[in-house]
Amino acid sequence: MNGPIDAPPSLEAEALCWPARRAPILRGVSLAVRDGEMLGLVGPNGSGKSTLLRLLAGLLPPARGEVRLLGRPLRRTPRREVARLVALVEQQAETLERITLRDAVELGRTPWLSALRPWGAEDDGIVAGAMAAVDVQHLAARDWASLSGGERQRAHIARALAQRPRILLLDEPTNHLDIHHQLALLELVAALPVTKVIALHDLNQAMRCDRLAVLQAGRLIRLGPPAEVLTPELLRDVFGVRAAFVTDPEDGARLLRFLSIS
Ligand SMILES: Nc1ncnc2c1ncn2[C@@H]1O[C@H](COP(=O)(O)OP(=O)(O)OP(=O)(O)O)[C@@H](O)[C@H]1O
Repeated sequence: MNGPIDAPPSLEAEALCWPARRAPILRGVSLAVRDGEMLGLVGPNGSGKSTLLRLLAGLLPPARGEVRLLGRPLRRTPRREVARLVALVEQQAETLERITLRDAVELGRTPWLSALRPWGAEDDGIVAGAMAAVDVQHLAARDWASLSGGERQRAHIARALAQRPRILLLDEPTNHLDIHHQLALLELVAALPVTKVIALHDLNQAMRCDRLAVLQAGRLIRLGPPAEVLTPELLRDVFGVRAAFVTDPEDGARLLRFLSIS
């Protein structure tokens, strides 16, 4: 879903740098995420996708550059407001011991609660809806420690949905999921009326995004519609694979077929 062309960007990165002892992890990344779009982040292992998501979520302060949230510098936006606007589902999310799956999902409501606005029936409904959206409602009473990797991943996504953010940042959300739940999750995320930034390794899944940003060694090297970005030349130069597009005779969809490493 593309936002109106003249809508202000939901989230902007300007010349973001993040250092590490050996080599910089992000080197001057600038991009503007359009209101309502699904922006895919792709790139080889270690290219900086997770680090960029953490900077965009405000979990890491940039060494140089700036993140702007709805036009305002993130570093000057109160944490509680950031928590209401932005949800991040990380790749290796923390393990929460001795709580149930429902408890974990309920944490998503925290930014909205206060002494004047205690937990209520509306929150129960939002949590139930979030669990149903990722098919974990039948596991609500289960201890976190007893859940499988894919069930935990879906529960983390339910927690983010319960947060009701305007911007959803997802780091390889289909990791650990079986193919049914991968497709269900991508469909769910694509249909959400919020701005999405999603790091993905599966480039055929990435084709579903409105635009793709390609990171290579900490630099943003391409940004645009998937069909324009994922060319055989780029796949060779950035990912080191030979690939060709094939067309599904059933519906005319274009799919990437990986031929060999180059
Ligand atoms: N705190 C840190 N200190 C030093 N190096 C780090 C730190 N965090 C990340 N790195 C390194 O920075 C690089 C980028 O990491 P990042 O996790 O952002 O990449 P990624 O594109 O998400 O990778 P992947 O596809 O493997 O998940 C990697 O080489 C990683 O080892």
